[in-house]
Amino acid sequence: MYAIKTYNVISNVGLAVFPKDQYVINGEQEPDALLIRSQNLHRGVLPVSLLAIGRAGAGVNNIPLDKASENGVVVFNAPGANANAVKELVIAILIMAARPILPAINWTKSLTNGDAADVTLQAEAGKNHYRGTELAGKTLGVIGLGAVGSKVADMAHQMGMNVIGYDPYISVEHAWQVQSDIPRADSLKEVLEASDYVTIHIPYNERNKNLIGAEELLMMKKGAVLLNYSRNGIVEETAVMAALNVGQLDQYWTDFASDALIKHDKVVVTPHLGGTTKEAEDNCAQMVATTLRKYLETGEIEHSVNYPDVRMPFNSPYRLTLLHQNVPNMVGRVATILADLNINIANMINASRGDFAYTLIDVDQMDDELYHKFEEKCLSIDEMIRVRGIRNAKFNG
Ligand SMILES: NC(=O)C1=CN([C@@H]2O[C@H](COP(=O)(O)OP(=O)(O)OC[C@H]3O[C@@H](n4cnc5c(N)ncnc54)[C@H](O)[C@@H]3O)[C@@H](O)[C@H]2O)C=CC1
Ligand SMILES: O=C(O)CCC(=O)C(=O)O
Repeated sequence: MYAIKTYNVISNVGLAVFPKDQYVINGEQEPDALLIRSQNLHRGVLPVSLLAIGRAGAGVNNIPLDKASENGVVVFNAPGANANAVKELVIAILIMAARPILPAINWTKSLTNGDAADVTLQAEAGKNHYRGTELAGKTLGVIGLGAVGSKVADMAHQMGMNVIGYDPYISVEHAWQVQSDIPRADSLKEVLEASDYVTIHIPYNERNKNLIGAEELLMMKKGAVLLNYSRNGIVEETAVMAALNVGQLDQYWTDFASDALIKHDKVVVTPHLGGTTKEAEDNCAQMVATTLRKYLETGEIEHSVNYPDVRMPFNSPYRLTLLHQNVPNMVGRVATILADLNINIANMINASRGDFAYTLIDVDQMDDELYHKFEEKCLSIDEMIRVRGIRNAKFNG
């Protein structure tokens, strides 16, 4: 039985991916895998038993990736699975930033002391206080043109906005998803200077920490609007509040609450709602549960953020999986161990990603004693991190 431990609310559609006769969810056993959303794993220790972490979402800044890689824990996310939900919320926020919909609704609800006709009159008389502007013809700068940013850019473009994108690290796949008539800025400065509205869709990491600070806010048009539906650490909070106080920035909309932000008049905070739709929660949980299950049962890696993606059809009765440092001659050393044990290799694949690498070896014969000898010899190699043997369920019985 495999053991899965969950944190946060994980959709049942995702949990249903794990057959009850093979998986225990939140039982007593030490976990083989964690299935999480925003749970902060930096604070605890990773259990020794842990083989994998599945993040039912896009951002992985809540996971200690270096520690996971060094311990041979493969981390998966669900790329793009909640992008439509974030796009729809961001478009709604853009509209609410241009039109004072929330204060107008609250004011209308406050109309009292009159009969029906009086309320109608008051509403008509007061509506000019809630005059807005239109998005069409205004310029939207989109920082990050990945799964979310490319969708936001396209939708805003369809709504008549002049969209300018900025993403110096864009993948080929996402580059194809952005309409060719959406211009790309060559620098952050260019996109900030050009835009009436700026929306950020990039991961939080060391490089992007405080990407938007006092200097960048000064590059923006006076009275511009900033949206942060990515992560709070990307925008320097004190700098943003200072820019709002002097009118350099007109509004700041963010999905990430903090004590200071929620008290500021010109900041509107939603409670991390970007991916909180039924569809997105189902998509994310299903995608990551499927990749977790595949990894546990076949060793194949898909959508990992710390180890290379590796696929190999599992057509032998037994598979050996090896997570190791990316150093020369690992495959040679493992092949020698197998040869010394008189085990024939039926199929093999090796791939690397940065400092780490992964090798899958299919063999036709294996028993517990032989496997233990193999494992012991492999783990005596300094750069070997984790060795696992998987029986092919198709050959059972
Ligand atoms: N509010 C919410 O509930 C949600 C928030 N997010 C956040 O949004 C982020 C983006 O999500 P996705 O679009 O799905 O990820 P993604 O990985 O598909 O796209 C991120 C894009 O940002 C680009 N990028 C990275 N650093 C950059 C920089 N300094 N300047 C410009 N571009 C840069 C990358 O090249 C990539 O194309 C996530 O990492 C997560 O933090 C994602 C989903 C839900
Ligand atoms: O609702 C969630 O699980 C968080 C979504 C999110 O921030 C992400 O996918 O990066």
